[in-house]
Amino acid sequence: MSTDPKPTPDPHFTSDAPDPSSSGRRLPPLEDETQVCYIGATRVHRGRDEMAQTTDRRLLEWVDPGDDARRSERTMRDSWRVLRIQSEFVAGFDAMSQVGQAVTVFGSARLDPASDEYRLAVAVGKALGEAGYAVITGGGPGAMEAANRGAWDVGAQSIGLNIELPFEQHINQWVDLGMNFRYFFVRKTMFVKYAQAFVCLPGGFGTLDELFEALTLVQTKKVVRFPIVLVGRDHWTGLVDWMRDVLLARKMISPDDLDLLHIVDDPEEAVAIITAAGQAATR
Ligand SMILES: C/C(=C\CNc1ncnc2c1ncn2[C@@H]1O[C@H](COP(=O)(O)O)[C@@H](O)[C@H]1O)CO
Repeated sequence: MSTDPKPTPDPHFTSDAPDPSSSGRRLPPLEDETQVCYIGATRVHRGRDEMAQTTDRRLLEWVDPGDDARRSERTMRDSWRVLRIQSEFVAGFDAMSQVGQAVTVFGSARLDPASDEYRLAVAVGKALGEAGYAVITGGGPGAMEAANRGAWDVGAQSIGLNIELPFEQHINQWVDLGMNFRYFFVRKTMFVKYAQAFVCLPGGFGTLDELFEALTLVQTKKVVRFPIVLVGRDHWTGLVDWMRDVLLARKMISPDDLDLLHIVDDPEEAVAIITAAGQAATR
């Protein structure tokens, strides 16, 4: 490690790529993949101290209202950011424009490939692919990889919309159309815009975030005829019970809102719900 004092960042540098003035030296050869990350579509070699930075984090960074210099620097950077955000939307719309009927599948990034849940996710990808749907996922490991793999196995289009994270992140090998996004909200737009339904496999915070965003969009009629299918009763029943016992009981949701969710165990049942909603929409 260099012991040189850290140079002052160049205030005119407006890119989200690493500030060149902050290193001034070449990093040593790659020791392992944790020194690599993606900034949007670009693969970069970063020092470990830089790895925690992501584009989303820089966008959302709080700046002390008393720090006039940093506030004005941020204003300038944010103005440029808008162009980068715009370009990410353009690239996403271009890449996805040829996608036909598709379903977005969410689920845990942490599934063990030897687990029953991973096998269930493969079966969901296969069943959707056999029914003629392209499968869109977050492009990462676990349930995403498994659903892409199922789609790939049956020759269906397999799409992975990956996100820049503060550690090395690969698009899984079962993706035939892949993109790497800097901004979560741009990527989320693609998940909804190009799908006719969502399937949520067992998952944690990321999956819950995606589920609740979808629910809010359907509840507020921002998207219509958009089934949301929760696969895995064991995993989801407790959550839906809580919605009924707490949210509905306290009148924070209406009875119809619970009908927006379908809980199943069987991938074929999930596909039947999605296909039926598609047929109703074309009548
Ligand atoms: C934590 C691990 C990998 C993280 N990699 C991810 N790659 C792509 N998308 C991801 C990743 N992690 C979360 N997501 C998104 O959230 C959902 C899963 O989150 P959960 O908290 O695991 O339920 C998923 O649908 C993605 O869209 C392991 O090495």
